[in-house]
Amino acid sequence: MDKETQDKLKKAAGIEAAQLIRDGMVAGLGTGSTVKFLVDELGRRTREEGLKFTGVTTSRRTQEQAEGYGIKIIDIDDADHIDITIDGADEVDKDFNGIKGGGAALLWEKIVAVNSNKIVWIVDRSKVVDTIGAFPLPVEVIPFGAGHVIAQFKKRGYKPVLRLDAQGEPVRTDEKNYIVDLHLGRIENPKELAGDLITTVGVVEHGLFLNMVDTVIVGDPAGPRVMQNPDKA
Ligand SMILES: O=C(CO)[C@H](O)[C@H](O)COP(=O)(O)O
Repeated sequence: MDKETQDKLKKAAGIEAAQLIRDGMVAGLGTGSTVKFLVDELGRRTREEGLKFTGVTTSRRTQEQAEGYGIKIIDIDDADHIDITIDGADEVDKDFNGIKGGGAALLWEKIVAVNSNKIVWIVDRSKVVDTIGAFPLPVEVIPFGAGHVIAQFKKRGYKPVLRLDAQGEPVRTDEKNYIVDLHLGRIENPKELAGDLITTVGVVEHGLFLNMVDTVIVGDPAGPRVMQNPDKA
């Protein structure tokens, strides 16, 4: 799929999802190019329709964008609940297992997600896959001793690559950690892998979001379609 088509589908999914936000809600706002379209639409609704809701953001980037539209953003610890979180994803399979963290925001995204009453993902149709893992799995790692964590991953056959920015420096997350991308190809047993990663000392969090999402809105050329997680119905 070319980038122009993909962006169109991302935008359509973002606009569709923006309809889920209503006056008075506390809404988690994810990170990434698809969420950017969502926030643009929420900004439009705020200005043109007088929509009034409170946001909890999963990255400084999203916070800046939302505040630029006059959307009220609060700290997650000042939110006594989050009604709904809308976020993007890098891959999702039919069992509603997904990979996130392409935008290096997976830690805050997971913290916001687990504290939300409902989780909605917005993706273009290229992200719906049979088996996750073609997209390199992001893992957030503490900089101290990161070389040893990477060496362990190598031994386990995870094909780790430290994510670098355009200047060749390690990408830093909003928590100043590193991102190590695991080039796995296919993840046959995501639960086992998640357990292995989270028990590795030095790992803060990983981008496997397993059966957490309630609803996926998929941007499709025929129009956005909804995949409802039967486990969350
Ligand atoms: O997990 C994420 C950021 O950490 C994003 O939601 C994910 O990478 C999808 O991004 P995009 O909408 O740009 O394709």
